[in-house]
Amino acid sequence: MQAVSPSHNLNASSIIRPSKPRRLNHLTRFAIRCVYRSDSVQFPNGVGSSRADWQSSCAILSSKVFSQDQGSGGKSTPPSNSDHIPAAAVNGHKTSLDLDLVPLDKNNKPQPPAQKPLSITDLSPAPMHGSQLRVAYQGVPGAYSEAAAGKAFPNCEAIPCDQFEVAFQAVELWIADRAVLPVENSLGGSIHRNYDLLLRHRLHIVGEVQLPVHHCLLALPGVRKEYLSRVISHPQALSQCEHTLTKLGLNVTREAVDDTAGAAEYIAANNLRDTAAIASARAAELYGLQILADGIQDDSSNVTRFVMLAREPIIPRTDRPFKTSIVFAHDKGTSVLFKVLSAFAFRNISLTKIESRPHRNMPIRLVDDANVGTAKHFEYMFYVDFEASMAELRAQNALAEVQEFTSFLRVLGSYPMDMTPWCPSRGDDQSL
Ligand SMILES: O=C(O)C(=O)C[C@]1(C(=O)O)C=C[C@@H](O)C=C1
Repeated sequence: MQAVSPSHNLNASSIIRPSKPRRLNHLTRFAIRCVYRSDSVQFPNGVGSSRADWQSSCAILSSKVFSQDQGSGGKSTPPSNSDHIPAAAVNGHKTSLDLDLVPLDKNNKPQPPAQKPLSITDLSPAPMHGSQLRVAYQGVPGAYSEAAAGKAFPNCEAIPCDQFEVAFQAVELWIADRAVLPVENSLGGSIHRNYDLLLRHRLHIVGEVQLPVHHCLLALPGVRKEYLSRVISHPQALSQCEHTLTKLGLNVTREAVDDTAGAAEYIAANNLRDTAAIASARAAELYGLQILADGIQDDSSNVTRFVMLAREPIIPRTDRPFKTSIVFAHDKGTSVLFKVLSAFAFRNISLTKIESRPHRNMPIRLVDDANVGTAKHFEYMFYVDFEASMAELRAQNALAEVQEFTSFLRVLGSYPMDMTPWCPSRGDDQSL
């Protein structure tokens, strides 16, 4: 992976040594906001093998989601005038409005990019605009997500974003070609925000990458552990090092910040001698910090799973192990979950992950029983990953059956599994 070029450095006064690309942020977000709508279509009996078949199948499975959109309540909300910012360079890229990447309607409002005509190059793994794939990630250079982007797409141009949601929007609005975002960690568990965003946005999972995460305790040169009164980092990193921090005997408060490398950057920028960051060795190098303790994650096999997101799905295949991710909801009582899972079990399809999130549009179901009163059941969105390709008949049949039990079903993606050999030591990824 290549660093973002110095011409992207919009913060020349920064005392941070490396070129510091400006992150995509919320202001930018307003300018690039858009909402998609897909029309209602029927579920097919099977999924064909051509790209067109597969794309239309994805659209079909996705079609019910809009009315259930967790974020917008199913309503399209065009950006108001106050949402617009003047055309500006964002992280070295002009905003979509300036570049006219998003077509404008007669009132000068951005049209959903779904209406933009696609060319064949848009659908291929190669970038449409030049040689380097632009990959959005959350954080600043030195973040684990940046390393994951480089692992997923070697030689890419990694584009830092200040929020997960901004990374989604960067891809939707053609500022980036792909996004790489964490979804779960072996110690800290699921990154729920990204599950919610997967549902709210219309990107497709086109791959996964697992990154061993090796944390260091970083401070300004000359600072000793005894001087510390505070440790700052991403909440996931704090939770992944919880026990080790206690064992180190530090008398510190723990504070959450946006990302691990951002914590290191903050300490350097503000010359904080009482504060340490949990971040990567690469962050120490980038921001001129020393490593006070190395490998402070509570388990040496600490690993984070990231998903690769794109505007278009990839064609599922059967010549290598594939995984498929779906999300569904049901409105017919708790036994439905059992039936859904059976659809996979009967076909010998292994589930690798199940996650539930509150059903924001319908959080509670009331069940009245004259004898005992009213029970209040929580309603959920269920996310399931299973080990099969959508090109396999058994997976297509399983989903056809699942659809019978569910009120909503969407395929988030069918993509190659990360089969790289497992190596928990830090030697696995020299960039950390
Ligand atoms: O803060 C970072 O460096 C990130 O890339 C984010 C993140 C996360 O969200 O889980 C990624 C990997 C690690 O698990 C810790 C933090």
